[in-house]
Amino acid sequence: MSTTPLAFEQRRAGRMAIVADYVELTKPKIAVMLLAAVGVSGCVATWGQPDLWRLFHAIVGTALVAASSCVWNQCIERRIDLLMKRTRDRPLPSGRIAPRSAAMFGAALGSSGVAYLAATVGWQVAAIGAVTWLLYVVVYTPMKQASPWNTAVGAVAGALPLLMGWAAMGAAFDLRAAALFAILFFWQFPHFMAIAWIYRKDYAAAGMQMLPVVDPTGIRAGRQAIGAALALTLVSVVPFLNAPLDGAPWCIAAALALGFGQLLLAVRFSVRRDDRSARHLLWASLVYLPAMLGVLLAFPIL
Ligand code: HEM
Ligand SMILES: CC(C)=CCC/C(C)=C/CC/C(C)=C/COP(=O)(O)OP(=O)(O)O
Repeated sequence: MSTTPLAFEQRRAGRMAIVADYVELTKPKIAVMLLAAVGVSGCVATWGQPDLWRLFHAIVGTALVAASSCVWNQCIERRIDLLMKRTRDRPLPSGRIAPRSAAMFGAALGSSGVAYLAATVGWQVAAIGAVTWLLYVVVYTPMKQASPWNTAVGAVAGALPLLMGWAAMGAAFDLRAAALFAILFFWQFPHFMAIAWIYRKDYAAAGMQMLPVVDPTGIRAGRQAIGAALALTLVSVVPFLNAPLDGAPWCIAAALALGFGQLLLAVRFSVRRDDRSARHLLWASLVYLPAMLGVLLAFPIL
């Protein structure tokens, strides 16, 4: 039986669409930013001179474990995601991928990721990866239905991969490692309070206990965004203190400027509590993180 060019093209397009759906399950946009942060963490740990092979292995392994956690998060939430406009067209709620296939895909990614990390950069890094996976999938994901404290738990899961980059370099955990963790931990509150406000109706419809759902005035979300942006600004200078490097004053100035930008937009959101100011805060958070990572990366070179 011969295949017409049209039938061939249709099959190819179908295969591409399936691949795109599996990629979507791994939340690739969040992963890119997270892996950039893991890479920068490895550079900061070694004062800008990482063992590039070890860093490569740490990034690949973290990518696999993080992707697995996102696939399982969506497996667990497939019915809830159907209730929200933002998520109802995802591959699982829309029925384009079967839950069983996704679960198997996630299990394969996760087990190969943990094994890869253990084989290449050591069991400690693999263990942090496994703990982060459990925190995100087993604690955070169900907790979204139970308490607005879920965001704090999600923020620990979001920041822990930095310690994977650090540990992969064989560096001891010190004040600078704690500061990097704290930067990513606090960053997530303005980032997510803005998102939770924008999608508050979606979250309420799905029974998610986000702060703007339990307090629809947005006062508590605004306060949390301000408090975290303030803490973020303070901890962001710590990596540059007590370092015998010429660039320290420039980096401190840049970190403070970026932090004050976040703080200003968090205050504006807290005062106005409207979608426009929330969108500006979300946008600013997505500019802040790569910019701050750039400052951390530039520090040993300046
Ligand atoms: C408590 C922790 C976090 C929560 C609840 C959260 C939630 C979300 C949500 C719901 C979106 C989609 C917004 C939209 O569709 O308009 C988003 C976007 C984004 N997040 Fe987060 N996030 C968290 C932590 C992180 C972390 C740790 C990173 C990476 C370091 C990150 C990076 C991003 C990026 C790059 C986007 C924009 C890409 C997109 O539109 O999908 N987030 N976040
Ligand atoms: C190594 C490893 C396991 C890393 C995991 C890192 C990771 C993906 C952290 C997630 C951060 C986070 C809470 C995202 C929002 O999820 P959400 O479920 O609230 O987002 P959604 O509503 O869009 O699904």
